[in-house]
Amino acid sequence: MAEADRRTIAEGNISGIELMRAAGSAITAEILARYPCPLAHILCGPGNNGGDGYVVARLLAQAGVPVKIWASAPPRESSDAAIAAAEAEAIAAPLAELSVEPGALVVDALYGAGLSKPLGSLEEAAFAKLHDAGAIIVAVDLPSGVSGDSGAVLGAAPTATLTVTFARKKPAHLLLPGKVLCGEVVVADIGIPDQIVEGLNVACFENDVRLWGAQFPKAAVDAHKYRRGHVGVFSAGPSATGAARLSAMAAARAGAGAVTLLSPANALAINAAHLTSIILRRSDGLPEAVEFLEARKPDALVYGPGLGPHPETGRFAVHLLNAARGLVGHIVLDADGLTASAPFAAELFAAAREKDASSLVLTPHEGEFGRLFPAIAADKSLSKLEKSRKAAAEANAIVLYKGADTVVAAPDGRASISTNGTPLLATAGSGDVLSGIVAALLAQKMPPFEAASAAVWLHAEAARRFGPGLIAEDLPMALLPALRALDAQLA
Ligand SMILES: NC(=O)C1=CN([C@@H]2O[C@H](COP(=O)(O)OP(=O)(O)OC[C@H]3O[C@@H](n4cnc5c(N)ncnc54)[C@H](OP(=O)(O)O)[C@@H]3O)[C@@H](O)[C@H]2O)[C@@H](O)CC1
Ligand SMILES: Nc1ncnc2c1ncn2[C@@H]1O[C@H](COP(=O)(O)OP(=O)(O)O)[C@@H](O)[C@H]1O
Ligand SMILES: [K+]
Repeated sequence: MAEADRRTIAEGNISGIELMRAAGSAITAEILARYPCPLAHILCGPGNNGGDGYVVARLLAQAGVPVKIWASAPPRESSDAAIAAAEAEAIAAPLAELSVEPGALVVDALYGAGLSKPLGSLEEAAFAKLHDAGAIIVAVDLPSGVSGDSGAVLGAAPTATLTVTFARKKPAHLLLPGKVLCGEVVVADIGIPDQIVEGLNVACFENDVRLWGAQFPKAAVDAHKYRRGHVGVFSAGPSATGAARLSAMAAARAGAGAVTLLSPANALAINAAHLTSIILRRSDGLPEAVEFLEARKPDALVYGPGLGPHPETGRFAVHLLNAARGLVGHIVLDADGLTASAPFAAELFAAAREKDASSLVLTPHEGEFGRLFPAIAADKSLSKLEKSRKAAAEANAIVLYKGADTVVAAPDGRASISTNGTPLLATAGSGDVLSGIVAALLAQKMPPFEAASAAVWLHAEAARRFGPGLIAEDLPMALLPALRALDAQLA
């Protein structure tokens, strides 16, 4: 944003103080439209974030709202913020003396994009007073103390009701804990031209239909079941077959023309008892699996759900990746397939780099991520976004790092952050469903980064549309209204 800001000003589109006035005006409009304001408290820092606060103070006063300004430091000399403060014609009181009435409306314009160190006791004490007063907090750009790049809290940060940011969302608006601290996020247009933002070649996106809609599969008129995409899912033995069936059902509902469940002989009966349209095939070890790959050349495989975190599961994953070379387009490694591969990570990642290797999609939750990428996971300086990108580069794989703020990262640095997640998905087996959706989209020739991102979106959309009471068994069927809505949107 700093660069977008600089280019906008350099190209003579609009000056710095005009951008600041536009920012202040957008925030003021949101406040006046939403909240009754008998009085507003504006907390101002020394930089441009504070400058936006002084503009809000002036405009609210013009609208007849009494304002009190509390400053952590005076505006930097001869800055745009100093101009905005002079235009506000108001005396600021020291932040240390902050006092607000219960339920007060407070504008947090202490620090934004320029946060350069952790907040200290001054700000922490102020936030505690706001919390105790039950204040309605409107954050300018970000709740002060939240790092825009990572969503992490440096020292302290308030919980805002509303955050008004400019031009585009930043990672902190979507990554935890920032996502929660921001409250509702409104993106205001302050006159930064779209071409300037596009010219920055930003590689991080909100995960929504705009990102991958154009590549979402449509079945060709002359398609047949195998041409629509064939997914193979590996089942565990008799005590843990459900996970693979969830994945298989989801793959079928997500548009794979054919889904084969590869089952050990001793689990064939139980799988058969639960399956109708899914093809069942015996597969008791690598030779039988390879026979299937050679005979059917499936477009995508899911390996991991329910398989158990034994070393054999991990060794099999490496063998499978090697055996699949040239035969299978894509492999989704999930659940125990990830955990068990940890001791063989170097071999696995090397296999993913071989010529003609199947493209690999890894779908870890936080625990699995930590096992497969221990050094990256332990690096506290990295955000979830950066961790996902590093892992994708190391593994030469798409990394779909799950959670309430799911990140999908590609080895080339592209990343998407989920925006439609819902805690309804926090139910056993929902991850197995997700791996099936990813595989189905891959099998239908959607490019891997887009397929993984679209799967995350559809999975959450299905859960939202189904609503409370959702369990993993419901999810494959719940994809239908989500798919129908997507279809209408893409038409
Ligand atoms: N992008 C855009 O298009 C537009 C952006 N705009 C606005 O500009 C904001 C960015 O402004 P900014 O760069 O001046 O940084 P900002 O957040 O005010 O902080 C810098 C000051 O705070 C200080 N400081 C930092 N951390 C501190 C701490 N923990 N404890 C104490 N002090 C600390 C820091 O001190 P220093 O690091 O110099 O020691 C410096 O003095 C952006 O968020 C948006 O609101 C709009 O005006 C319109 C267009
Ligand atoms: N609080 C939450 N908000 C949004 N999504 C969530 C939340 N908790 C879990 N999820 C999603 O639910 C799924 C759970 O997957 P996983 O942990 O692998 O479950 P399982 O192993 O039981 O299938 C993931 O897609 C994850 O992103
Ligand atoms: K702020």
